[in-house]
Parts: sequence; structure tokens; C-alpha cells
Amino acid sequence: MKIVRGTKHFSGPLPHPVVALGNFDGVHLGHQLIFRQVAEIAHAKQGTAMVFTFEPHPLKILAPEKAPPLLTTFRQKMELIEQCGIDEVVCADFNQQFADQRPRDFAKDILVDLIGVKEIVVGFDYAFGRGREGTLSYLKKMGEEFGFDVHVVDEIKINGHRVSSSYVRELIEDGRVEEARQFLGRYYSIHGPVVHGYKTGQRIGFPTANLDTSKVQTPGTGVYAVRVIHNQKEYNGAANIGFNPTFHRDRLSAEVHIFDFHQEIYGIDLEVQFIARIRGEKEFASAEELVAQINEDIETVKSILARHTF
Ligand SMILES: Cc1cc2nc3c(=O)[nH]c(=O)nc-3n(C[C@H](O)[C@H](O)[C@H](O)COP(=O)(O)O)c2cc1C
Ligand SMILES: Nc1ncnc2c1ncn2[C@@H]1O[C@H](COP(=O)(O)OP(=O)(O)O)[C@@H](O)[C@H]1O
Repeated sequence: MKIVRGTKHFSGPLPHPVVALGNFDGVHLGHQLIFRQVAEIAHAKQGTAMVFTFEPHPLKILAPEKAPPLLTTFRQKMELIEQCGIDEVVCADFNQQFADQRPRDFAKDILVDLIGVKEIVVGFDYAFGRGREGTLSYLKKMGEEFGFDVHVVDEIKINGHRVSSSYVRELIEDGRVEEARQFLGRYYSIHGPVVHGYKTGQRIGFPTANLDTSKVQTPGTGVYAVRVIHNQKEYNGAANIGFNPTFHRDRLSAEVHIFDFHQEIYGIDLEVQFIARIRGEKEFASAEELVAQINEDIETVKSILARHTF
């Protein structure tokens, strides 16, 4: 899949461009449905399956205090989009000027003149441009004017809930990772390089690889059964998300003790997939009591993962 960052680097014309529009944080089942539809329509016509997206998340620019922690890093988003059969992603720089564009100018300048779009696929609640003025009916009207078709993908519901990035975010914040998996069509995971912690792990007999939590949505505090992917190999592990109250720390950490693993991996990328939450984080009266609990957690995690089919 080709990734073009910045509209000025786009080079066309491409055969029969079919384009999905949106931010697509989390690449949940609703997004996946849109991408699969784009690929199906485009490839039936020897066209190009495309996604037009932007970075950073619009709220980072428009209302930074309201910007949510993201469910996917840019790289992860690109990998997930590629898995749905998309050929090319154009990622615009989202800045104030981009946000101020009138919907008509965006459609004419970027979609029509630059990309030469022939068909657009959007979710049922899509709106774009300044103040979300670019509603679906407006997009369809422009389609008639500029000669492109608009396809609308219906909302999908799981367990009575609309599939949306914000609902998945809520589930993750609550630690409901098994439900989140149903909405994502995959395990929720966080990625990042292993950073230094307080070095207590080795001392108490359970070294834990700490991940940087500043850029991602971490699951709610607690202890989790996880799968860890390191260097294309998969391991089981027990993760703790929290503030380590036993040691009176005030910084959120996401850390994982990887089973049957004995390597120094500072600075190296890990993916941690959350399979199930087993308990909340607690304050223990001593390190010995915490160690006894961690031993129990590891047994619990092992029995959960042994029964789990991956
Ligand atoms: C499976 C597991 C469960 C944990 N549960 C708790 C807990 O309930 N309360 C707590 O204060 N710390 C808990 N911890 C975190 C330890 O306090 C932490 O691993 C230790 O402080 C090492 O931190 P460091 O990597 O910064 O050295 C847990 C760690 C693991 C691996
Ligand atoms: N089984 C393991 N699980 C996690 N990390 C391990 C393991 N074995 C060795 N390590 C290494 O030990 C480091 C964690 O040790 P720890 O004392 O908890 O230090 P820190 O406080 O820096 O996280 C990890 O970052 C990794 O490099």
C-alpha cells in the first residue's frame, strides 16, 4: 500500500479512484466495512482503492483540551487499512487552514481536481469541512455537480451499540477489553518502545517491560492477561496498568511481565494485546504481599490463556 503524506506529494492521475473519507481512529469494524467496500468497488472496475485521511486528529488542532487519546498509532492505522485491501492512502496535514476550508472548496480542490475521484464511500453519519457543514446530502449534491458517486455504508450495531471510536474508547477506559475486541474485530493493543521504570521489578523477581503511555489510550487500571509480540514472536504475559500504589507512585505505567522470557529489551518495540482483565490494582502492605499476589495472577493468567483460542 502506498502512503502519501501531505496532499502536495500526491501524484496522479490514478485509474478510477474510489475514496473513503475520514479519520478512522481505531479502525473498528465499521471502518473496516467501509474500506472493504471501497476495495470491492474499485477492484471490480480496475480502479484504485483509496483512503483520504488527515493527521493529527482534528481535535488536537481545534480543541486540544478535548482531544482524546488515540486507539491507534499512525503506523498501526496504516497496517490495519492495508489489511482491508486499500491500495493508496493520502494523509493531509490537518491544520487550521485545512479546517477552515469550505466543504465545496475541499471537494473541488482536493477530491476532484487533485485526486480525480470517481466514487466516494462514507459512513452514514459522515460530515466534513468547516463546522461539519459538509453533510451527506451536500456531498451527494456536489457529486452531481462534479461527477462522482457517493455510497453510504449503514451503521452497524453490536449488542445493541453503534460501532464507533468513542464507544470503543469508553470500553477500553473501563477495562472492558473483551467487549472492545468484538467492536474492533481484533484484540485491543498498545505499541511502543520499552522505556525505563523504577527498577523495582527485577528486585522483586518480576521484571516488567514498561511502555510509553503518553500517546495511546491505555486500558483502565488493573491486571490483564496479555499476548506480547516481540520480534515477530508471540509470548504470554501478565500486564499491570496503574499507579503502583504499593510503592506510592504518581505516574501511570503500563507494564508487562513476559512469561518464559529473559532478554534486555529497552528501546525495542513491543505490541501488547489485551485478552482479559483479571482484577483491579490494589495497594499492598508490603512488597512480599504484592509478590504473593503476582504469583497468583500469573497462575490465573496462564489458565485463562490456556483455555483461549488465538
Ligand atoms: C501481574 C502484575 C500485577 C501487579 N499488581 C499490582 C498491584 O495490584 N498493586 C501495585 O501496587 N502494583 C502492582 N504491580 C506493579 C508492581 O508494583 C510493579 O511491577 C513494580 O513496581 C515494578 O515497577 P518498575 O517496572 O517501574 O520497576 C503488578 C505487576 C504485575 C506484573
Ligand atoms: N520476563 C521479562 N518480562 C519483562 N521484561 C523483562 C523480562 N526479562 C527481562 N526483562 C527486562 O527487564 C526490564 C524490566 O526490569 P525492571 O526491573 O522492571 O526495570 P524497569 O523499572 O526499568 O521496568 C525490561 O525492560 C526488560 O528489558
